[in-house]
Amino acid sequence: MAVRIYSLAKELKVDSKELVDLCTQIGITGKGSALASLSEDEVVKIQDYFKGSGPKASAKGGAAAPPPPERPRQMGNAGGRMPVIVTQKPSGPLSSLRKLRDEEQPTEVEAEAAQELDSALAAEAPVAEETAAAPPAPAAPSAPAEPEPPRSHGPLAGVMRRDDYVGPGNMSGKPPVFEEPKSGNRGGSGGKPAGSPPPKARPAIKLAPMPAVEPPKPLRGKAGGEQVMKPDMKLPADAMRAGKSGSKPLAAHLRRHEDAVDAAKKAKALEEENAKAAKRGGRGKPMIGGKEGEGGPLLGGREERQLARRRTTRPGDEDRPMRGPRRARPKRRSGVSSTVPRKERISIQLPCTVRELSAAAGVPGVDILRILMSEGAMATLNTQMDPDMTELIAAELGIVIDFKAPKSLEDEFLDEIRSMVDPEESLVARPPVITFLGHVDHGKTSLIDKIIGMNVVGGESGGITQHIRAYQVDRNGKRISFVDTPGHEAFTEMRARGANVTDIAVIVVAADDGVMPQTEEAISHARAAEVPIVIALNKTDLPGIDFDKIYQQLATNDLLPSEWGGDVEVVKTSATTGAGIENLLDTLLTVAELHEYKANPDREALGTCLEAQQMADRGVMAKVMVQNGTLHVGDVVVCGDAFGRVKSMDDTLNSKLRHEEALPSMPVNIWGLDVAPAAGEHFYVLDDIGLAREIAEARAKRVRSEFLSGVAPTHVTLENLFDRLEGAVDVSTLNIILRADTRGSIEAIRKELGKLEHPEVKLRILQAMVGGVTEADVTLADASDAIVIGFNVVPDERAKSAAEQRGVQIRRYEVIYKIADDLKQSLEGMLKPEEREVDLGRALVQQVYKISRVGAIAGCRVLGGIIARDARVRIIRDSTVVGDYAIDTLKREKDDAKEVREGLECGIKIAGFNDVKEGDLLEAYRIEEIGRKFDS
Ligand SMILES: Nc1nc2c(ncn2[C@@H]2O[C@H](COP(=O)(O)OP(=O)(O)OP(=O)(O)O)[C@@H](O)[C@H]2O)c(=O)[nH]1
Repeated sequence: MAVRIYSLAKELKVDSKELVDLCTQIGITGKGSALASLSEDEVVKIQDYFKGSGPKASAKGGAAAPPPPERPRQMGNAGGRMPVIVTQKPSGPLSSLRKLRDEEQPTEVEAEAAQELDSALAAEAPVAEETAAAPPAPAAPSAPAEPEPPRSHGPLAGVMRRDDYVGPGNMSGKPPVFEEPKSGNRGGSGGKPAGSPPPKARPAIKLAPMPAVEPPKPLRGKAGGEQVMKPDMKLPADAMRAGKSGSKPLAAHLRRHEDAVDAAKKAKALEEENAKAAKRGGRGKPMIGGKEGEGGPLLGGREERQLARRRTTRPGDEDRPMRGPRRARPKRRSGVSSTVPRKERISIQLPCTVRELSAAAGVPGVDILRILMSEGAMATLNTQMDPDMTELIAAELGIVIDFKAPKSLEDEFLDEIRSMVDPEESLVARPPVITFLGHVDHGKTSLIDKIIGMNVVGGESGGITQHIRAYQVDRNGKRISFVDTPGHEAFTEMRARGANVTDIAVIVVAADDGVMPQTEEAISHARAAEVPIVIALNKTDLPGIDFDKIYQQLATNDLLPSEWGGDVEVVKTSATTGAGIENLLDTLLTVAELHEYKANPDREALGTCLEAQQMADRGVMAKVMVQNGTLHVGDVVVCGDAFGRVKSMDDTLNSKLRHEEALPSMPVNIWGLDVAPAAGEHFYVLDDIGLAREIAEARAKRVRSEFLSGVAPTHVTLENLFDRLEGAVDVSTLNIILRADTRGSIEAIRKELGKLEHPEVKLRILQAMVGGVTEADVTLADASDAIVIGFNVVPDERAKSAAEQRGVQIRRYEVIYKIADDLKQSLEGMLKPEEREVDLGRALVQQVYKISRVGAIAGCRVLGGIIARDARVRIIRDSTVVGDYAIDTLKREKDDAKEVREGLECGIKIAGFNDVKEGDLLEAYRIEEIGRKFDS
């Protein structure tokens, strides 16, 4: 199992940074960070180093038996240790390729890569003239007596490309022209000194010196004459098209093609030299494909063994060309996408592997490998590709590609922590966290004041809450935590950052004012946060209160009071007299009991920063809410771009009171972070200060670059809805914030939208209010990934710029049915499309041409309908379907064809299938995705 460096460092009691350095020293490469994973062998190597006489081991007295941790902790199932994260630190996706290039000798990886690629291609190409075309160049024939050049072992050594292809209609075309890669240093990268940094944007090019090759012998005709029977192959059609458009790699490709003539000359010269060497009795080029004793040169031990392996034929294979050992591998795995329809547009996260790209695009992996090979990059299905290479491949395949942002270190870490499940037995009840929301001056702060018995309102400038406050109080032995926010925007801001610290929302409504616009907003915000709502009907000490009117207003906002038979608790309070406060606390505790809020106090803490500030004398003070686990003085904490060791913890009510630990749901002021984190940032505890620094720095860097690039985050829009939903099947709710000119309009719109019902998708109106679109609406939309709809109203300037900044879509309408139509269309886009098979046509295989390194080409005549390039074909032999594959290449005469019509001849290369036979029937079909309709 892979182990993270920092985990091992912790086990060995060494600094993880030092361990990273040590890895390089002892030859474990590619470990640039403490988050990098180590294989079992690498772990053993490091442990051996520590067991031995390494400087670290002797300095620390060995690490064989590290002392027990200072404080036993539990991290979910991890048995008291931070879990091992198996995700890989994103390293340069082409680094493996570059590594292959930079290494002097072929490594195991290289050999494996070579083998896999070779196998993938070979499975496609059990070909007649393989013997002439593909020796893996075990010895450099041009210099038989000298040691082999370092890069001569790659399977690409000896790879030749056909430069042309003649379809069945032109079977007596020119003999194939082979292209020889320039020996030594193609692309200029092979001559770089080892260790010099690889060029950034270009793919690493695997170089292989060219072995001496015989020009291919033309196939003999049936009569045994020298008639040319096999068609030439030209460059892949995509490559030709892209080359014309001027893409650089393809220009290189074409240049190489022009070099083929030189290469052929060179090959001839090499051959002559080789023949001379053979005559001299030296170690010549192994004879491949010839019969034993047919005058081949004497072979050395290795060559002899290789040759012997090549001569091994399977029963029934006598007539087939001899195969190398690699071709005897079982099934190739490159058909990963054989059942996925080919896509025109894909969205993929980088770095991605060949296999992932193949699966996402519905293109056979071998096609991608072939493109990589044509660029000189040797790869396997598991090779990671960088954005440039991925884009290049997408262009070659004619696919539009959108990149998803890669996961940050922090995301990786958070994901890991979030995915940790606390064992049921470790969970204990925790105090509920209550947030007070409501219209300005309705008495939120006064109520909390009354509850905790202090007077904060008096101390606030202008009597308006300026800061987030958080307190914990004791109620008959049960604790309750309160959060007092300056307004619902602050509450929603926090949600927008993914931080929802609230368990229960108390909406404070002043009895003399009733439900005000901001009360409605607060209700929407609480509802969007999906937390239970309790109404505190405050200022009931005032005279002339019309309770029925307020209950009616609440009911209009879908909050039917329990007194009226609904499920919303309305508690009448007075912050001035204290009436109803006890009742409010009891109600809150009852709701909390119903919801059974639980946490595991025995794990490392995680929570949210509510507020932070830099104090001139003591450094950074952060007010945090512990949401799970227990935070201790001395813990290493990372919070957004801040990190540090907790030096001390103060009580939030009494700053002179120090805490040694903070349990779940406890707000506490912590000291010791290097900078003030933003409100709403998650904090979590790590064991390693070096790792905390690394994560914080990575975060700071990301935030800075996002700020500089000015890229707004993308939220849902009616247009991108469909794209966003691709691959995120579980997302089936479209959130709406509605603003309209009158209540009547809102009702009419609600009614229209109510008709858009479907079991698979849902429309959720988070907020429906009269008036123009405000900044608060945008904040809510931002936090809830919603679309703002304005009916006969406009957004104000602040709302407009906030929407721009946050990437929130505001759509304006003047006709109700248009809203319904647009939303209907969007919801239809959310329905998973139906896949339907469309029959295209049939073709009869009249002749099969086997071409080295390309595979079998079926020379066909279209019997009916059409054969299309992007179709799949069922191969029917003796009335039985023997396979179902995608078409790789479709040619008409010499040219690539998009489709070939009835009665015409064409050449078809079937992706991943070379066993096509004369007389086979190819039935072409296409899988079409049909968008579903709401009423279907
Ligand atoms: N009569 C009466 N006045 C109250 C009551 N509760 C609060 N007030 C008064 O209402 C005013 C506003 O109270 P706050 O607690 O500051 O209201 P708030 O909702 O926290 O206001 P913001 O901090 O601006 O959001 C103050 O002058 C309070 O004295 C009450 O129950 N009865």
